[in-house]
Amino acid sequence: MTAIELRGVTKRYERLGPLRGRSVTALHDVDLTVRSGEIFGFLGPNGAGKSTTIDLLLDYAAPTEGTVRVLERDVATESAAIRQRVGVLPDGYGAIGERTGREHLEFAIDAKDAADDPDALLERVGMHTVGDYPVEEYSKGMAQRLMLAVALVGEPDLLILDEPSTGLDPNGARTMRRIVREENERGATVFFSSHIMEQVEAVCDRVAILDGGELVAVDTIDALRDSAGGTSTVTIEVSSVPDDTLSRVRALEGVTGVKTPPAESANGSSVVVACTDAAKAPAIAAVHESGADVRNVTTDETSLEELFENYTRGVAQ
Ligand SMILES: Nc1ncnc2c1ncn2[C@@H]1O[C@H](COP(=O)(O)OP(=O)(O)OP(=O)(O)O)[C@@H](O)[C@H]1O
Repeated sequence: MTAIELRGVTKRYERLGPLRGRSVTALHDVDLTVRSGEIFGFLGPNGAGKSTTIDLLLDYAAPTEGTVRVLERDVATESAAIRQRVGVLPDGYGAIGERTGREHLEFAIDAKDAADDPDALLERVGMHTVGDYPVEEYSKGMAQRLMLAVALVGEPDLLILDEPSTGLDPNGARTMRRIVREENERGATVFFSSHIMEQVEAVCDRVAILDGGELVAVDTIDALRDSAGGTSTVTIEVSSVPDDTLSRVRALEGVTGVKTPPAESANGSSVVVACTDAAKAPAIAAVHESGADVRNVTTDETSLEELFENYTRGVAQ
């Protein structure tokens, strides 16, 4: 089953203001498949085309070329049926007006013909104490939590979350991660865009990186690390460092740096190796073979933030 399928999707907008008459290509020939049951992270610099993609998934905008399918239905002809099975947390649209948070939820439950208990949903997003307040009194983070509760109405098959952590405090961000996992365990596919790499790294099965309207990477974070020839820092704790240990490690292919930090304690030292992922095991073996007593090994891998930097070029023009 596929949850989302874009084939040959190009989206051009006509420019406004002084650049009227020219167009901007927000997406260029994008092919993307998100499988049912995945937690899928959608990344890219400002202006890369993330919100445009989400607008196409929800039929808020139509592609200039190509086809968009959601839950195996064509968005161009079946968007009403799709919306019944999709939960959306839009970017930057807070709830407005005098209605209370609970009333907003009741409206969403009616619209989806769902059977949810609004109080249970408010509780889930940590809003049970303020459900009776008019939403215009809500802070940014409270409005974001309410919009998440609205997205959860009707146990959707697919959750589309555009920058879900916007405005959330650390507790809210943790609640968000927990809910994403719970929804996924229930069987929902989760597709979310984010600039917060830790969030993405913590919950996503796969990610896509968009840059200037083109997909530049789609894979698991581990596979992106491998294909980027990612470097790791390996810290090998030893009782002492024999004379030739550093030269043995330095001679290995893939090793770009070796050092022993100064001021080690009397009961141990360490060898810190910067190397490719493939050189990790040979480096540990070389330390061992030099006669050092290896006590512990820890590895710091390339972060998603570093990968993102490698794949992208900054704000789209
Ligand atoms: N309605 C519009 N009219 C004209 N150009 C638009 C419109 N919406 C988006 N664009 C342009 O399309 C490109 C992609 O914008 P989009 O909002 O999809 O990026 P994004 O990846 O969501 O960025 P951000 O991370 O800043 O939210 C940008 O160059 C933007 O200026």
